Amino acid sequence: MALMAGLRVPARALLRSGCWLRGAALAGAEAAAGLGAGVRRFGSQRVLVEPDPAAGVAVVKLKSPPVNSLSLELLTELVISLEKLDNDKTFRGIVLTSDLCGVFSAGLDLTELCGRSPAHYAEYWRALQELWLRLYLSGLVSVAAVNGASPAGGCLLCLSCDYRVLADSPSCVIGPNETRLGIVAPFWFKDCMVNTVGHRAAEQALQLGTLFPPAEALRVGLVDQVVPEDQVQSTALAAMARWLAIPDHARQLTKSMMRKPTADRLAKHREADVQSFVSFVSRDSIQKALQTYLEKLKQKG
Ligand SMILES: CCCCC/C=C\CCCC/C=C/C(=O)SCCNC(=O)CCNC(=O)[C@H](O)C(C)(C)COP(=O)(O)OP(=O)(O)OC[C@H]1O[C@@H](n2cnc3c(N)ncnc32)[C@H](O)[C@@H]1OP(=O)(O)O
Repeated sequence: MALMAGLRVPARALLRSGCWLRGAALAGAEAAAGLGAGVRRFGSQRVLVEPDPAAGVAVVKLKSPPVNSLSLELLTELVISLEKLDNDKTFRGIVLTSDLCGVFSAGLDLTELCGRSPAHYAEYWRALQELWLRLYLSGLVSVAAVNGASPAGGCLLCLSCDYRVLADSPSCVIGPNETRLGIVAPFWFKDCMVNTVGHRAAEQALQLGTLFPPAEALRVGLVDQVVPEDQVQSTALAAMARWLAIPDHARQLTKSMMRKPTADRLAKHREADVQSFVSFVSRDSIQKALQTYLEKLKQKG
């Protein structure tokens, strides 16, 4: 651990901030990359939005160190950014990626699921539902540029996009590892898996809590392309161009036809789903399992 301004900052987070420094250096080259003069980045503390109005595309970067775990704050900020982009006619597509090195998203923030009140669990779960419904049904083309590990809730974020490009690195594992923590993916995560990889592959991956390395993720269809790490974003933007070649109204109606029945299963039973989560996560046995897992993670660090 390093001490900075009285805050305990993990050394790994400082290392990862090397990515941000690189990002800052790259900012000067934004014009060349398509961010012209007068085009401003926006967003919030944990979500950076890099707009390219000429292309109608915004790159949305998660930047909640050390591992982009989905805290209540990150969920809320992401929903707000997506809502803003969805409602702005300038934009037709988003690329969702991570501003951190080596991690796309560590999934649900386990500190939100441990030792909190039932009211907190309910608020947290509603925020997760909100994010999933918004991203899954967004009229924007969504391409996930998965430049790091993406377990469980991180995988759900990727599956909610229209297209996935994964970095070809052994650390870039992706998949539904919930059962390994002793917890269960919600039915809407299961539905997303089934819709993407088919029933048999989803059943195996969900039961075994499989984290797929890149080549395997491509083989089962969990991701659409695997490319060298430094080509993830450019490949995502090239894929975006192909999707944007299709007229929005036709693509959006088709997307809705494909996805609405799945989303409606949750939309019609949101409160029951919240109560089911709260009662599950409040069990002593689940609290113990989550605490043990978190402690192991911390010891590993
Ligand atoms: C029947 C009714 C059903 C209702 C539903 C019931 C249950 C709901 C379950 C819902 C589904 C759950 C989905 C989830 O997303 S659960 C979270 C799963 N995520 C993981 O297992 C990932 C754990 N993390 C890792 O594997 C690694 O951290 C990594 C992402 C591969 C990155 O590795 P590395 O770069 O080596 O970083 P560290 O492991 O050293 O971690 C750095 C610090 O970050 C803390 N950390 C990591 N992950 C999380 C997390 N998910 N939440 C909170 N904190 C996390 C880690 O402890 C380190 O902290 P430290 O610096 O203080 O030591």
